[in-house]
Amino acid sequence: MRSMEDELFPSTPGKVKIERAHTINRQLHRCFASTSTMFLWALFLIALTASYLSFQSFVDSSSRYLNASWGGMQWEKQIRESSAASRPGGMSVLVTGAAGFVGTHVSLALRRRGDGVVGLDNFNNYYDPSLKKARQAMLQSRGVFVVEGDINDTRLLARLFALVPFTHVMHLAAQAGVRYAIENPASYVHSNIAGLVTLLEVCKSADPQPAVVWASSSSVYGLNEKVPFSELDRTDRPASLYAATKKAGEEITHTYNHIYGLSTTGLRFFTVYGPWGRPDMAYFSFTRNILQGKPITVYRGKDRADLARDFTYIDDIVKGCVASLDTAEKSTGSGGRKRGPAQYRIYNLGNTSPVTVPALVNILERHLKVKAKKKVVEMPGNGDVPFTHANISLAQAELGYKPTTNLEIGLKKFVKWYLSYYGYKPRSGGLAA
Ligand SMILES: O=C(O)[C@H]1O[C@H](OP(=O)(O)OP(=O)(O)OC[C@H]2O[C@@H](n3ccc(=O)[nH]c3=O)[C@H](O)[C@@H]2O)[C@H](O)[C@@H](O)[C@H]1O
Repeated sequence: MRSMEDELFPSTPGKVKIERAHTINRQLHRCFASTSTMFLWALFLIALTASYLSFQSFVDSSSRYLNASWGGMQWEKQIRESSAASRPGGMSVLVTGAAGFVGTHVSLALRRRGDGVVGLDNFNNYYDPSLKKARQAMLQSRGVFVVEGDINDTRLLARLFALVPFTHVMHLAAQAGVRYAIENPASYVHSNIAGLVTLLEVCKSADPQPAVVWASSSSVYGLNEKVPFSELDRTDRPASLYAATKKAGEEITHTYNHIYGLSTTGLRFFTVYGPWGRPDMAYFSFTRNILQGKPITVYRGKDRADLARDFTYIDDIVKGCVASLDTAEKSTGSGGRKRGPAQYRIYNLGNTSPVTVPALVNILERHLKVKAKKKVVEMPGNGDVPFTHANISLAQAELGYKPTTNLEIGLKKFVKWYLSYYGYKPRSGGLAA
């Protein structure tokens, strides 16, 4: 049977045989000796681990630096060149979401008239990133450099502002799409809330502070039934998480305007369409399916009522964006401190003439010369609203905004672009890929 002493001084490991009481001091001595050896070993191991970890972090940071999609002398040179205006008094604009649909068109328009433009885009795969890359290539060929990065990356944003004293930020990066919010709610919070705050934090600390113009959405009107939708109508009953994040954006920008003197303008876009558009939107996916002979699903509202949208052509939206930049007053803060009240604006940018979804399909069928296989179903309760209709008198009065392209003409231009971009050739009796 093992005694208590045996328990306290086990024979293994180290084979330290207990020699009872008279040897206890020797044992203790040996014990301390082995403890100090262990201590030395422990120290050695800690030092080894520490040097391994610091070597790893050195390797990590160097490879991050080497593999990073941003950074380096060539990268900085491209940014400086791209941000330089070529007309006297031209703006220097950071366009977020520049490889997106609206971002591409706005960047081109600014560059065309001689403003400096630097784009930023994370090229996520919400829809086919090759379309975003094609837009980027087009921008590059016209002198607009698009940085690959995320608006949540504070270091990147700070670096961009350290390189360029941007006069304006055109913030168009966002998680778009009304119904996708059911599938991936976190992506809306990531881009439309967290990303917005990260960007505004950098803007408010910049010296000089830029004026910010950004994309809100017609969806903020949610369950509003008063038509046409005016900026003074209620926007506290969103029907989708997308709408809720855009509404939150309006409140968040107000906070930065109030505390830090950031000049901000929110633009409520109404279902924007056109060449180089978004493949997730109805007019685009309907076109794809019609051409491929696949069925399209047309949603219908309560009591079999057709859904309707105030579809707005991209060129009209671009004019509204550019006019907003041109009329934006300077921010009043500096280095994070407000010096006085700053401009805060919200505008509807719509077309003021809603068209039903079946009418949209008819126009596409005519332009494509192909009949659609329609499946009409009850609108699923996933965030859609039955109709949108913009009152644009405020934008008209203050921005000179006046849409000029109706859906018939706008879709004709879209279809022309679509057929050429995806390589369809006219053939007798139809089209061929
Ligand atoms: O103004 C906005 O702020 C938003 O506009 C856009 O949203 P929406 O107006 O919902 O456009 P879009 O999806 O093209 O559906 C159009 C119509 O087709 C119907 N629809 C849609 C899909 C389908 O398969 N069938 C169908 O009937 C559908 O029920 C709807 O009635 C942007 O995507 C959004 O990012 C945001 O910017």
